[in-house]
Order: sequence, then C-alpha cells, then structure tokens
Amino acid sequence: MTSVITDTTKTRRGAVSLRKLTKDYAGSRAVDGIDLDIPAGEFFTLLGPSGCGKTTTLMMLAGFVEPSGGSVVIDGRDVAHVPPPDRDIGVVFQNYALFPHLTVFQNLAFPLEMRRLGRPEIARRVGEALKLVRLEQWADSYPGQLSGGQQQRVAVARAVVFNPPVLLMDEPLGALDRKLRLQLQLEIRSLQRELALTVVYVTHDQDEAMSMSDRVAIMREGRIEQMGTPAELYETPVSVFVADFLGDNNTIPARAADDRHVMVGDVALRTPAHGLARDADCVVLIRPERVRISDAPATFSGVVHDVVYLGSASQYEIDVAGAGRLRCAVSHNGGHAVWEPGRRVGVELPADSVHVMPGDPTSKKE
Ligand SMILES: Nc1ncnc2c1ncn2[C@@H]1O[C@H](COP(=O)(O)OP(=O)(O)OP(=O)(O)O)[C@@H](O)[C@H]1O
Repeated sequence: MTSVITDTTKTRRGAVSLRKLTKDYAGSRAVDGIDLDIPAGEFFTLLGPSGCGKTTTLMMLAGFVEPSGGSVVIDGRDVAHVPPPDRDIGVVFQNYALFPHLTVFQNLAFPLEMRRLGRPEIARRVGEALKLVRLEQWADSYPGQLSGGQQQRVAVARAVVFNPPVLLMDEPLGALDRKLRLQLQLEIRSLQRELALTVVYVTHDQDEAMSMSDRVAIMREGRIEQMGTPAELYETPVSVFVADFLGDNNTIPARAADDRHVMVGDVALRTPAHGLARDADCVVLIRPERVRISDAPATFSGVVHDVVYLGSASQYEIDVAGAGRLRCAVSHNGGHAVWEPGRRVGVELPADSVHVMPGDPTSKKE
C-alpha cells in the first residue's frame, strides 16, 4: 500500500515567502520588515538571541499573530490574514501542547476529525504517522504515560498527520536533555527529508541550527542580519555580531593601513582587501582554530597564558603584543606539542582566515 503522506508531498508544495513582514507592539517594533524566500523542501532556521523576533516571525507565519504590515505567501497565496487552520501548516512548540485527556491515537486523530475525514482514513493516517515516529505501540497510552522525548515525537506526528507542506517548529527540543536533543535532531531531519517538508525552525542554539539546517537566518532586533548556509555564515560573517553568534571567535582591535594591510599594534597584518578608509578603526576577526602557533619566529610574538586540554584539541590563551589575549585551538592529530604557560611562541593570523570589518568589538552573543 502506498503512503498518503509521502505520495502527495512529491508535488513539492511548501514554498514560503515573507515580504516586508512587520509587527509592532505598543510602540516597539518586534519584527522589522523581513523579506525571505524559502523554497519548498528546505530546512530553514531562524537563529538569534532572546527577544530578536524569531517567535513573532514564526507566529505570523502560523497565523497566531496578526502582522502589522507585509505579507506571508505560501505557494503563491497570500495568507497573512487567513486563520491558522486554513493555512495548511503544522506547528510544534517547545511544550508539547498535547491534549492530556486524549490518548496518543486520539491526539493524532484530532486534526483529521477537524478536517472531517472518515474513520477508516483517520485510522490509516494516524497509523502511518505513528510509524514515522516509531510509536505504534503507544497508540492507546495517554501523554502523561510517555517520556518527554516520546511526547515531543507525538507532537511532531500530530503536526504532520494531515499532510501539511510546511512544518513550523519553535524551540521543539528546548525542554529535553542534551543526548535526547541530539537524537531527536537526527529524527526530525530524516522525517523532514522523507516527507519533503519545508521546515521553518526557531532556535537560539547555534549548534542545533548549524547541524540541522540547509540555510540559517541570523536575526537581530527584528531584522535579518545575515542569511546563508551554515558554512557561509561561519566562514564569511558580515558582522561581528554574526561571527560572535556562530562559534568562538577572536576579535582584535585594529586600524586600516592600505588596501592590503591593517595595523595590529605596531604590526602590519596582511589581509584581503577591505575597502576601509586609511586610519579607520576596524576589527580583525579570526576563529581560534585558524590561529597558528609554533616555536619559530612569526608575524606576532606571544606568551602562553593558559592551556586547557579538551581531548581532541588543546585550547590556548596567548598574550600577543598589540593584539591582546587570543584563543587558539590546536587539534591533536596523533601526538601534540604542549606549550606550557609562560612559554614564548610565534603566532600567525593567516590572511585567508581573517575577516576585517568596521564594527563594535564589544558586541557579544547573549
Ligand atoms: N505579545 C507581546 N506583547 C508585547 N511585546 C511582545 C509580545 N510578544 C513579543 N513581544 C516583544 O517582541 C520582541 C520579540 O519577541 P520574540 O518572542 O519574537 O523574540 P524571540 O527571538 O523569539 O525571543 P526568545 O528566544 O526569548 O523566545 C521582544 O522584545 C518581546 O518583548
């Protein structure tokens, strides 16, 4: 027997577009004119610090929050003012939101009854959805009899049981412990691929965003600061905010010299062209794993302040003249050299690993 759920998704429904989407709350702007195109079948994540407008954006997509302006278009249809049940969108929240007095089967049947499907069809679809999340044997249990992870799998099954092309998820794994979270990340990703769903996912956890998403939008104060694949965001951040939000980062105050150099203290550091005015204040960004240290003389000279053994790598803190205290991660490929605190080392900041930008070096992720 062919699956109703997988059959109909082959048509690739689920393209989502937001145009100048805005939400004002009593004089303050929570979402500030967001433009976004998410192709059908993409796993797209809104990532950002608390209060940046992720949930408000998602709720406008779902229809639970009325936009102050702009449009929400799904497969060419503007749904900005269409009630939630008529949008054909599945939603999963952090706090499962299952009906405690209904069995797992009845929870899943609910959205199908709302859509007035017949009993045999409901039984078939609920069976398929439970199979997808491997909970067939729990059909007659109540949510309170299930673990947190199982309850969230029921919530996911309930959100896809009526075969929506778009699934919205707001911090769905936030209440679970780390091990379970990693397992459910994999399960959600494989379910998304199997059903060819468009997923719009909200999280403030950068690792979760990086490991699950095709593309990520980093939000800041109601706007999208940068959008791209996880690798694009990590490798070529457009701002200190993005670089700080995704992964660890050294932020070094500098001054523009010419098109190919910036001054870090007294040292002229070669960098890619950056187009800053001569003598302009700027910052040099470099990831800890890109900082090179050695016993040989190098562009910079530093003294090891501290070293932490992390198993696969050692993390050094090095006081570098003119650059301040830098973090440097040295991975252990087989053996590894250990530089003790107090040891003088040569430090290189390779030109292909640094980003130079105007910016506020005090900007830190929350
Ligand atoms: N119902 C509301 N009434 C007034 N202000 C609101 C309301 N909902 C959200 N806000 C405000 O809008 C801004 C964005 O909130 P939102 O919940 O979308 O952020 P978020 O990025 O999802 O944060 P978090 O990760 O903490 O959930 C915040 O300043 C918040 O205080």
